[in-house]
Amino acid sequence: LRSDLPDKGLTLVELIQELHNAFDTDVVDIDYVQKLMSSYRSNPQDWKKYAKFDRYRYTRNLVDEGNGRFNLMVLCWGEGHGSAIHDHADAHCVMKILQGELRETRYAWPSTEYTDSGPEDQELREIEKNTLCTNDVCYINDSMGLHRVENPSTINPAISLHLYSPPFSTCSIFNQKTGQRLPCKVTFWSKYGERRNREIQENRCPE
Ligand SMILES: O=C(O)CCSS
Ligand SMILES: [Fe+2]
Repeated sequence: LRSDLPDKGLTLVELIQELHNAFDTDVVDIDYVQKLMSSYRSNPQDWKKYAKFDRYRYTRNLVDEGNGRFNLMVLCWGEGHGSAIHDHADAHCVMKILQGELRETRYAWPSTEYTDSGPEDQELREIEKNTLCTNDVCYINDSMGLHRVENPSTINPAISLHLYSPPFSTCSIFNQKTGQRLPCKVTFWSKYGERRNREIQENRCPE
């Protein structure tokens, strides 16, 4: 970390500024980005304006577009909400828990590429399960495998901060039983803390 960072820790606004600085180079040091995300201590005063929940599925709320170099977003997971098994579209993914806990299950890529189910179906192999607690940071990219992220709690919501670089609007989701891969357009429930009516009809990915 830069030696002159305030030792009282960063606010979210300061974290975003430091992330912009870290990405203002030809090649990003993703280890340093993870250190920055770890150095931020979650403070609801910083992010509550982005924390919008949907009753039926987790929401993606854009915080910053990182000069086109990264997307930073707050994800809000109601009780029992979870993502599909997905890849990260050849991007870096750094995820930090802001509130509650999330469970991450990592899978190996299907050994063969199927886009439609058929006799070659093959169940995805689970690699590991991780429980992430408030302020924990985890990193994944496609070379490490696929994962599903879910809020295991039946009584507590969970909130996480995600950085993707490069930004992407489509990733792949996978059927756990068959290994079948489908494209999935990812959308935002809100942007910069605002939600406009036209976005309410936004189409969603299949679970
Ligand atoms: O961006 C998404 O919707 C997947 C959250 S787990 S990295
Ligand atoms: Fe992910």
